[in-house]
Amino acid sequence: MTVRDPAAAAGATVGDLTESELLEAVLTGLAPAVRDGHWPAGTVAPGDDAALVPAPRGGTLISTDAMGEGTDFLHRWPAGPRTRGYDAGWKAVAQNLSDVNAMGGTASALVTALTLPPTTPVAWVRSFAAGIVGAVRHLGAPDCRVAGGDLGTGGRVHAAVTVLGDPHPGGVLCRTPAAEDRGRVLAEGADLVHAQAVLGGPRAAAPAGPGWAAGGLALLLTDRAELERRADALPAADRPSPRELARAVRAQLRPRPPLALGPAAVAAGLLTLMDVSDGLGKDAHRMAAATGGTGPAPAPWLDEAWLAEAAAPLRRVAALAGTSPEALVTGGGEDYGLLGLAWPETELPRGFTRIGRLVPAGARAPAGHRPLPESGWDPFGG
Ligand SMILES: Nc1ncnc2c1ncn2[C@@H]1O[C@H](COP(=O)(O)OP(=O)(O)OP(=O)(O)O)[C@@H](O)[C@H]1O
Ligand SMILES: Cc1ncc(C[n+]2csc(CCOP(=O)(O)O)c2C)c(N)n1
Ligand SMILES: [Mg+2]
Repeated sequence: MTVRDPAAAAGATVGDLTESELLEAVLTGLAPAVRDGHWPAGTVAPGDDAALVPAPRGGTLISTDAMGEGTDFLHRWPAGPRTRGYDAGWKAVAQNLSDVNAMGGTASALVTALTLPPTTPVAWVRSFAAGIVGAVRHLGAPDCRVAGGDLGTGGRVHAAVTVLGDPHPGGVLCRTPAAEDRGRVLAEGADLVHAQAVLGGPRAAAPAGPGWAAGGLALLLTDRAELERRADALPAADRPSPRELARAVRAQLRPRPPLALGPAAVAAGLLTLMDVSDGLGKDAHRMAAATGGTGPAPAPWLDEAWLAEAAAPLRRVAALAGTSPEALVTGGGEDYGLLGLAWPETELPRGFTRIGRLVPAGARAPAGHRPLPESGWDPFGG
């Protein structure tokens, strides 16, 4: 079948279109973001060999993160739900906006390289473009221009997004404290702080804490019949409600990095910052190792009371997923919250919570805390 009018291509797949027709379908989907992208005189919008975006003096943040069918999402999950084009576009963008946020910056532009099997429905690609626009708008990245991308074909869907960002005028926050703070951190330790979704966001944005995306993943990867068997075997009080199930699945499919809080962390004087993509434990140990440098690494300890509070609402989701809520909180990835260090006397921005301590190597254990295990996601398994 040859479709020469992409607008009439209901039911068409990528293999039915020419590259320029597919590009037109993508650009039509992206039009709202391109239109809203503030392309002042002297800039170049998508459509040329490269886009030209404005940049402040003092550097440009740049990060890239790819998402592949089979390893990062499934079109149809064993539990039944689908990752629709919109979800994939949203998540590919969200995890990149999250990395700029984790430096304390503000995203200024992004490009998307899409690999599509010829059997991909054109409707899926349009929906993907809408998901990009949705994430940029609803996560709160109004200055992020969708500056272009690339289309190619291959065996599986693969989306590589590259994002540029402007640093906060107060500087960037790395995984290691600035030189002038590092000595005190290594001698005295510092508070471990965390921020999840911004409170008071859009209606649908119930804040999901650490572990919810991993809970959603565990459920999505379980066969529907098996989930039903497990639910039947659980006492009624231990069965997750439909609302809890939806919250976990949504946390996995549509993560909501708290984009206002990276810049707020710079303004408040936090010492370090990173986003939690692989798990609280794994990422906290990365920050500890970066802080320790070539010397002995300080150790992250978790406040027992905070852990109990974060784990409690996950109890029934964890029971159905066949794991413990504490394991989800400490080892679950893809929540895209922020993890950082702060002095005990620092007043944290609204949305950040003190969740533990980074303890100098060899120092006494803080009361009411437990060691944070180095648990989390490793795509290579090793
Ligand atoms: N292929 C590569 N070439 C050069 N540098 C890389 C490559 N892959 C990763 N890095 C760098 O290694 C560091 C860690 O990479 P990683 O993808 O784990 O980023 P992250 O921010 O920790 O994770 P996430 O993207 O999930 O937030 C980053 O600074 C990244 O730029
Ligand atoms: C089908 C399927 N299998 C496994 C996972 C879990 N997963 C994929 S990437 C990642 C961490 C962040 O990645 P990165 O560090 O590359 O940004 C996690 C926890 C998934 N989402 N879908
Ligand atoms: Mg990161």
